[in-house]
Amino acid sequence: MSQLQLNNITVNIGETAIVRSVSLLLEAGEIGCLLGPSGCGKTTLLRSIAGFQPLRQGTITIAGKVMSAAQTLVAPESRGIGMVFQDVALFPHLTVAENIAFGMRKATTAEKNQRVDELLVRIGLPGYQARYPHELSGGQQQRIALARALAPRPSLLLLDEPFSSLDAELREKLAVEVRQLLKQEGITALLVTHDQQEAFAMADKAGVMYQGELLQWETPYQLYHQPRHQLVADFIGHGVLLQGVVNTSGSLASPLGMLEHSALRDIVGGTPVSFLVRPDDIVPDDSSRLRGIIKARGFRGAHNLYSVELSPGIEILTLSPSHEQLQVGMEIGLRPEFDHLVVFAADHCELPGFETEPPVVSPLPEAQSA
Ligand SMILES: Nc1ncnc2c1ncn2[C@@H]1O[C@H](COP(=O)(O)OP(=O)(O)OP(=O)(O)O)[C@@H](O)[C@H]1O
Repeated sequence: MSQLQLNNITVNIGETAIVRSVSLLLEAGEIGCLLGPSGCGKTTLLRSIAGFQPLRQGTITIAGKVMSAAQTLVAPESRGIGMVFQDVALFPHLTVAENIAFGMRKATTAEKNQRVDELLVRIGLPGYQARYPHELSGGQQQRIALARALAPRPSLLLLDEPFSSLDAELREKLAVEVRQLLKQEGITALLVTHDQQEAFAMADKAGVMYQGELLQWETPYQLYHQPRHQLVADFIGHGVLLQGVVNTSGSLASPLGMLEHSALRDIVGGTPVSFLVRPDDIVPDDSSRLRGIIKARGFRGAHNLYSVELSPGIEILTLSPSHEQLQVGMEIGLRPEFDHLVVFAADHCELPGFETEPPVVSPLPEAQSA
């Protein structure tokens, strides 16, 4: 049974539809992440699941019970939901143990003590029962806030940018820890974040929202490798979209050369398309006839990310181990090495059938004159 199901929900604030026809599903124990640009409606969606926003249309079902519908709004405190928000609001005058046990209203003292002890071990802070919030670091406070939300064993946990006030290193570490904790506890959770690395580290399912719509809801791997909408391709990971035109024989004339792929034969000749080129699809190779000028270099730890201009206005990205120092301004050779091809039509939606097979790329004479 699914633990959270949104069925075609629309949420209005005033006359404006802030969330539009969103459907998504989380199975029991799954972790979902919502990504998307600022103002796209992520928090509003979370607030409607929590019961703070009524629906204009659709239904929200949690653990098999309809919690929100056009004429139904179960109160937030009756939904069995735990919540963790960006600004940790631990009660300053309560100890760590009292903070964690706060929501366990019906439990006995012995049950509370046992649950507090168990959660403190799980979050790596055993022995912290008697401390006060001001004696804790930001990361420790965030862990306690999480333990407090988990203590009553909610049927769903909602997290809104819970780590955004922490530095990047701690954020990544916590994301991995929190995933382990949620899995141990068997909790179904939905997280809103700006940070793709965090989403990828935590999520079983992830989605990108844009202007109130959920464009895709699949695994992080599918969002990255099989984006079904041009905006998802743009938003997730690094990459560029190159333009090309499919010719009558089903090949794609592009700035990289001529791309051949069996699925291109289904497209009418003359159709303009765009296709996704990730940095890992392009390998520096001095023997290649495809040439470009390095315009920028970014340090990414093990790799450098280079922006390379093929011809005026057309740049692609490539990676190279960071000990190989290629200089800005250098001309280098590039070899396309696609694992699969993601092509979008003019309506920005993916054309099907490109995911499984790599295209064959042969150079175009005009692509060499960069
Ligand atoms: N109470 C409100 N009254 C009017 N408009 C609102 C209200 N709350 C949110 N909005 C609008 O709804 C849209 C979505 O806001 P929301 O906070 O859901 O976005 P978000 O994706 O969570 O953004 P962020 O990532 O910046 O937190 C925004 O355009 C915002 O201005």
